[in-house]
Amino acid sequence: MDDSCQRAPLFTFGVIADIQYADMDDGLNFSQTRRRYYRSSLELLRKARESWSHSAPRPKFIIQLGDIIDGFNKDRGASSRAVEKVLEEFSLSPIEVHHVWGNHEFYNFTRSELLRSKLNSSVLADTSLSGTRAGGDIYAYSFTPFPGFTFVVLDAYDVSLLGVDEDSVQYHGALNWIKQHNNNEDLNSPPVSFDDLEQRFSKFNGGFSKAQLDWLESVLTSADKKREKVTIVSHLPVHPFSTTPVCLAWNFDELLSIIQAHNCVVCFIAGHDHDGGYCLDKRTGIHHLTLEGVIETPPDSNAFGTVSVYDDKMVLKGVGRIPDIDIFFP
Ligand SMILES: Nc1ncnc2c1ncn2[C@@H]1O[C@H](COP(=O)(O)OP(=O)(O)O)[C@@H](O)[C@H]1O
Repeated sequence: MDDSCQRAPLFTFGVIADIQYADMDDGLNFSQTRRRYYRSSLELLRKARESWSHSAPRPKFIIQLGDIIDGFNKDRGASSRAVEKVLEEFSLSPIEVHHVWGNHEFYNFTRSELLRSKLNSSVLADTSLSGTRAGGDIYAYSFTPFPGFTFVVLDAYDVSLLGVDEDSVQYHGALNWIKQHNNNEDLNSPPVSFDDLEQRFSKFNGGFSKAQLDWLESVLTSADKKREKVTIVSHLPVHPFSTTPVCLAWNFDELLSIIQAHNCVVCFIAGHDHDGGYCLDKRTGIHHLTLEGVIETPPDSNAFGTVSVYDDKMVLKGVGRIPDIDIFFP
């Protein structure tokens, strides 16, 4: 019997992905197959924020899974204004927000600008029970909002062509990597290969550096020892069955082998693929959720969710395009 109606959750948290706000008329995605509701996305966030503010219990925090504003803001000189508008909406509720960075953050700002901005929520690691940061320019951190439950925010563009100087060592390292897989003149155009997974090597994706993977390994080793449950969040998905291959992180396989080796990991939550996706990794029992994007959600629907955490499971209650999912712990 489902007893979640009778049991109070230990705590709850909100999730929302790919708001991609811009003060402009609706448009279409690159392949002209999906409508993008640039202005309406802020209105859908307002409805999500109101729902979270009025819910009991109120979520302890919200995870914003990246692409908070659209790249079109850059050409219009509207990047800072657009971020301010979205953050103002979030700030009308007292719930703290953990911001993940996606490709559209880097279309609007450089990495160093982002590190100095309000979109850098790694300061919240310090106020958590035992938060840690990956360090350097890597935007990855962990926080423990409740004893026994750790959350890890990953930086899926730690190795990428986006947000870094084209003269930098980082840029050339990423260029070398992508060019081993993508011969197209326009690196935003995914490579055509008999192996569908190769499509991930496009400029709008990125990867995790060795330093970040080593840091993640140490966080998970410590969580294993403390018998904690770990939820990892990232803009890019890492399980091929949870998304279309064109949206995967460049080294999704390395990330997967790390999390598969640690009993503490229960769930991986991503955005980027606006159609969403879900799979249960049967070998490990880890749930991989890719959340439907707000930007491609019609104004009369929505795309956000609230996750209730119990000692043996988490329950995602989705609104609009996001389905309900029971996340039983492995
Ligand atoms: N198949 C493609 N070929 C060439 N450029 C592409 C392709 N798909 C996307 N792009 C470009 O890559 C960038 C990111 O694509 P976009 O659809 O905005 O990403 P997202 O899904 O994160 O919103 C845009 O500049 C877009 O024009």
